[in-house]
Amino acid sequence: AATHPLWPQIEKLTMEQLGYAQQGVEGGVWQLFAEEGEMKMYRRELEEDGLVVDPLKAVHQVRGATAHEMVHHFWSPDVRFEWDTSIEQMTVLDRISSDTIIFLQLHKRVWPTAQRDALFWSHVRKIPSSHPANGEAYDTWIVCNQSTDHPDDPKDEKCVRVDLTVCFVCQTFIDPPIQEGKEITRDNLLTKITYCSVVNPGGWAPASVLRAVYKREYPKFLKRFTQYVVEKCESQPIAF
Ligand SMILES: O=S(=O)(CCO)c1ccc(-c2ccc(C3CCCC3)c([C@H]3C[C@H]3c3ccccn3)c2)cc1
Repeated sequence: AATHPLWPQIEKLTMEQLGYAQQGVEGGVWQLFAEEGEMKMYRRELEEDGLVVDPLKAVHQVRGATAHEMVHHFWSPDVRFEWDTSIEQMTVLDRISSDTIIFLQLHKRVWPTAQRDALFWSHVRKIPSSHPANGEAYDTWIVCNQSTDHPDDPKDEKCVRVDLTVCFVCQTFIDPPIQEGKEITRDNLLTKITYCSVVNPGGWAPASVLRAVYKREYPKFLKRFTQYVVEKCESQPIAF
């Protein structure tokens, strides 16, 4: 895949998004708009050509699954319909490598706006932890989703194409720190999650409607996804 024409963009954007996700939410730039337990959702109010493109940043922490398990289920086309209730159809247009897929997704219509679809590459990667694994902090994993073009794009004019950049960054900590010779159980896995998204709706959608949908859909989306992975993995051997 390192020879694929998209590779330089995939490499650059993935590392940029990693940096962006790891920036804190201090400084008054981010507005907390939803909070449920450990999950905090922030947004910045931003409009482009009169369209709401509010960047979103969610931070969450979950016990019972690893960063690798979270990120794998977020990326995998095989399980997408099991957790993502926002999509009606999903096609894999291309598998440009074992860790990069090109998706075409038809999203459920959000009344009164026209139906949306999204065509994006999705890249999953492990970021080895800089300091040697001190038995507490494990590797960081990231999925980056970025809108792109593709020759097999059906260009269905009934649909409005959204432009999206999404990253899903996870890191697992063993809590409490492992004692020598003791086995790690799923209850010791504390995974910190940062989810960032910028979705340009691509065509007319009233700001009030979009902001209401974001406020309702994003917290539901992230909560449902993380619970799905914890339940799916609870009886499986731990995959670090
Ligand atoms: O994290 S992913 O990459 C997972 C792969 O599916 C992702 C998540 C969400 C979207 C998406 C696409 C369209 C819309 C809008 C824009 C105008 C009308 C539909 C929204 C807004 C409405 C928000 C929303 C957030 C979460 C779930 C559903 N709805 C979100 C795309 C990709």
